[in-house]
Amino acid sequence: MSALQAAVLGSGSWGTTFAMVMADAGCDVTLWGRDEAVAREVADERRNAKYLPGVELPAMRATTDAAAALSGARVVVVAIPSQVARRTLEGLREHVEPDAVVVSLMKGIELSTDKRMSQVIAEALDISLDRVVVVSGPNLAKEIATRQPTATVVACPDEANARLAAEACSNSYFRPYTNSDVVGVELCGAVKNIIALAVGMGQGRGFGWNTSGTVITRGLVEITRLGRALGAQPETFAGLAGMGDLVATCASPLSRNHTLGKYIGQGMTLDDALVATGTTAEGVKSSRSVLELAQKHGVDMPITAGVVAVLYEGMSVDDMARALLSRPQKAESAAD
Ligand SMILES: NC(=O)C1=CN([C@@H]2O[C@H](COP(=O)(O)OP(=O)(O)OC[C@H]3O[C@@H](n4cnc5c(N)ncnc54)[C@H](O)[C@@H]3O)[C@@H](O)[C@H]2O)C=CC1
Ligand SMILES: O=C(CO)COP(=O)(O)O
Repeated sequence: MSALQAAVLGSGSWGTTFAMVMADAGCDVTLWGRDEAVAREVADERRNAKYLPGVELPAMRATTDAAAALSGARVVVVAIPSQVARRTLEGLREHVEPDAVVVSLMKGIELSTDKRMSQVIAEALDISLDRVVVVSGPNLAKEIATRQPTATVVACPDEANARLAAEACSNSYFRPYTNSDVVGVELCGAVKNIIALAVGMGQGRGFGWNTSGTVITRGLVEITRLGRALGAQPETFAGLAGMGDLVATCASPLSRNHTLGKYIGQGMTLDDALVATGTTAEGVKSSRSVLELAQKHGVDMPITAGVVAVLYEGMSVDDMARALLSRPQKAESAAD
């Protein structure tokens, strides 16, 4: 049987790593990116020094020619920053095969529409949501690129398409679990970045593990509350895409969101922190769209509101902590 043909759109850290995961799973992979030098280096030298320094990649094609990358691809993986997904995909729509399954690796919510990435993909490519699969879990690219073991969630309303995507990425170090709760899985991925910003802010300010444990736990409640209001399944939040990814992102210095939050907690301006962090930290922009989404649905998200206030309204981390702790007393509930 011939290998499953796959195209990965986005040659940054996660796109390149996921191309490696699929190549190691036996797929015939082409990586597409806008940077000619990166494409040449991946194809000719099996390296992507800018995003994955020191990593030796398996054999794969790499190109800046989208038509060539997408021609014949049964699985199309999207790994670009959330805020540019719509316009990038609209430009590539004519090249996507009519039977392709499209996989989102993106963990963000679109500003201005407050839509999840599966919704953005379906609209931009004019395809049904049944053909859009979401992959999300504790998946720090730089660990996976050295083939360290991890698992993930592969969610789609169509079970066969979820299974196809899971088979395309299943290998000896990467274990996918299928799920049909796309809303829950996507919200977990987007909101955990905001919670990681908050944890980083506290750590940068000099607060210890009690503060981090509190923010992570109450952060999970906040994600769950939004998810329930939007129709997600409560079990998803205790799973790999929820608790699993919160732990990885909030604890690891490899997380860009956590790192950026730490810089802010140490007193850097947002502009300086963005430059110091370098690559994509989705929570910075998605904090505003998530807060807006929560307000539209009447959901209280105090940590997210605090992150927005610190990033965009000049609130100090000390004042954010004071505001969170001075809220009215209530009984603890893991879901509310
Ligand atoms: N890096 C990680 O560990 C993980 C990242 N993700 C998610 O994957 C998505 C992509 O993130 P990364 O690969 O980490 O970001 P990155 O910053 O490493 O790479 C982003 C890539 O997108 C490209 N890009 C930017 N604007 C573009 C445009 N207009 N058209 C085409 N390409 C464009 C950049 O050139 C770069 O190659 C994000 O939503 C992120 O939250 C999810 C799980 C793990
Ligand atoms: O989503 C991630 C790990 O699962 C990556 O987190 P960062 O985008 O914060 O680096």
